[in-house]
Amino acid sequence: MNLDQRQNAMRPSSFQFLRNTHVTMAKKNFRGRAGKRGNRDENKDGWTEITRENAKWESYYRSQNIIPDEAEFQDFKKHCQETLPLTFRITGSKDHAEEIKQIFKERHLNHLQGLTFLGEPVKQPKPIAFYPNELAWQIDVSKSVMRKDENFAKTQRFLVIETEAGNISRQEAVSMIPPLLLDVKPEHKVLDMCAAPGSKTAQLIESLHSEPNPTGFVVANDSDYKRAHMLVHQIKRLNSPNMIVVNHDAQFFPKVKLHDEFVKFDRILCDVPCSGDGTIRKNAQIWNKWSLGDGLGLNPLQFKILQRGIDLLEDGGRLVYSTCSMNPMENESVIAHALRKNKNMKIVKVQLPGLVSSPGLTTWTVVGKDGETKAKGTEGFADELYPPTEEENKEFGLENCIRVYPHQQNTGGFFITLLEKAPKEKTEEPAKKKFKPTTPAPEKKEKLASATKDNVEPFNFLPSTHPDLEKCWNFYGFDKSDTQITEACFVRNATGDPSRIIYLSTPIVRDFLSANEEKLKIVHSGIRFFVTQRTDLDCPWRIQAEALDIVRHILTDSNPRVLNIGLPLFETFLKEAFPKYHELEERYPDFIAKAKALPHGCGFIKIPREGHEDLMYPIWIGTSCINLMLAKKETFEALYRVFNIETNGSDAYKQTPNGPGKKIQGTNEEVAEATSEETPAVVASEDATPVPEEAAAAAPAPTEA
Ligand SMILES: C[S@@+](CC[C@H](N)C(=O)[O-])C[C@H]1O[C@@H](n2cnc3c(N)ncnc32)[C@H](O)[C@@H]1O
Repeated sequence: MNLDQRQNAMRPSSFQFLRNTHVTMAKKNFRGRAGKRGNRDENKDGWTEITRENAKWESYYRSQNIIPDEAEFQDFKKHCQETLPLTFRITGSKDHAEEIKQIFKERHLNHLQGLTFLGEPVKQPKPIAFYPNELAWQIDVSKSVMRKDENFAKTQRFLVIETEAGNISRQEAVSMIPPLLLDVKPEHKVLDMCAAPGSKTAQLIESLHSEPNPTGFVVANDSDYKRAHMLVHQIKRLNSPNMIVVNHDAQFFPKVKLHDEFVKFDRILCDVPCSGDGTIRKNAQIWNKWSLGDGLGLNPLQFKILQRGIDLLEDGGRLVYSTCSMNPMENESVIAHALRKNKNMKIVKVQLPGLVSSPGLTTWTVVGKDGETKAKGTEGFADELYPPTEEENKEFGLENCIRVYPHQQNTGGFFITLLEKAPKEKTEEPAKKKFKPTTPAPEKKEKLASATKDNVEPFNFLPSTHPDLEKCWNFYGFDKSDTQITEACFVRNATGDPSRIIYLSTPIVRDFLSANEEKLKIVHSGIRFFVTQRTDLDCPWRIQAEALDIVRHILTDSNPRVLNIGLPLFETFLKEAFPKYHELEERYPDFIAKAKALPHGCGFIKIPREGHEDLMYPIWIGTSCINLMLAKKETFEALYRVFNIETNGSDAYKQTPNGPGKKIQGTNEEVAEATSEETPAVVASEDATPVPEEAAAAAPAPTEA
């Protein structure tokens, strides 16, 4: 008997038996009405026992006939009662993602075949069929197997390391569907209306970056300020200068401008707030919380968000409406209402290869909180809630909505509809320009964006001729006509002078920010480009690792600040904090000679590899030593990926002259060099909230040791 069969054998055949066996433990954080229903209990430790059963939920979905076949309904219910498998997605550029996939297959998958746990065979991870190029995987084993079987524990550690480095995203399989259907291209203007915590936003941004230097952008919005910051934390890992995080009620998302025209978005995601019963496998409390009023209550908000999305959609543009609910009141009812109101919208019939799904419902009953079916015309129940007439549905085609149920491919439940706006009619003249040529950054320092709402510091763009930027262009060998970079630098302080951090945006994002400074509550935009901590060098500004992908094209072999090295020296840099020139000179004389000949400051090492993309990292070239400027988690990741060396959080970070893990001692310069990339006080606080530059500068700087 395998694990599944054993679980199945334990599965109840009667309701009474269910109440006793489908019990899960959840921390007591829910104060709902469930207690009254008597299927909740609390033990002494403050944990809540949740019975994975809810008679109203079951009878509601039976009455809606979502799954007409009884045996299939039983299978559906059985899956809803089971915990969800672990799923993840490999992120990043094509080459990079392929490398991570190969590592997963060679170092993990191969070791997870034919395993047994407590004498039972264990399921092998498998690629998610509907996700392209085997870049998403499902691990279908329980937490105890994950923890106690060393092979799985090793895989778990790999997932943690790669997730922290931004190479892997733990995401529910069904949640990956909406961005796939939106098919975002690098030139698209994209709006994610309800974006936090941001797993789908991350996918949208990745699609935008499917080619270098995309000209489009992603605006990610959430009405909850704290959740908007979670979103920042999640998508910062992607190092995209093409995104903007804002904080608005999506029902009233402001009309925004770009190049003197109102912006219409090419792609919009409306992943609206919902009752979430499709996540019941993950959030067991929903068994207790679920009520008949949930869907009815959410329907008007969901419709208003969708309507605002439709208003903001470009002619011919596409919008995905999605929920993690299976309730027609939150799904087909909202779509039917929108189609009645917006004759220029239609459902696009689409099927993701490999995805097993069911058609949308074309009819449903409206059930009141009292459990009674409410006929159309009943007071308090708007006509818009009701299903379309047969005639209407010939036009709407609600069956082309997509329903995904837990039993179909062992996932959560989800609802997705791809909508398209009619293209602009040919008679309408003149045709609207997509984008005007980008206006250059101001000649003089000029305050472009001053969104000082909610303590958010202004975005002050710098002219490309600013003396600090000129220093950087010359020192690093930037082409000044590369306006995608040189015209898109900004600082975030009221004075508009670079003092500690210069951020990088893109020209179109700059124009968008500056045109909407009064209207938008901007939470975050841009990536850290240059950071300074010293003033006595030719160029005190060092390039941040997070900007490397964007400036890679200038870091060619002919750039004097790029030093080619081999794997053994790279390993040394990963393991040792600030090795001295004389310690390396004997083994790497050419490298040391080149490094010593360079003006001190930031440089780059390039590590060519056969069969994989070249590696590139920033280094600090000092008077007596060289240091790799890489954060701890990225150092661990590189050690693992390139050298198959496993490290964990408790290991000494780097070997220093004083031994592993000891406090670094040395001259001020050495300490500065050794710690130059790790400015945790600053980085951590910026992760949590976008700290104004002054606050960041006020944080204890490692250079002031
Ligand atoms: C289903 S979650 C979105 C999940 C997200 N798309 C993802 O993939 O990570 C719904 C989000 O909508 C937000 N929200 C709720 N009401 C909203 C409103 N009126 N306007 C904008 N966002 C709203 C919630 O804070 C929540 O983060």
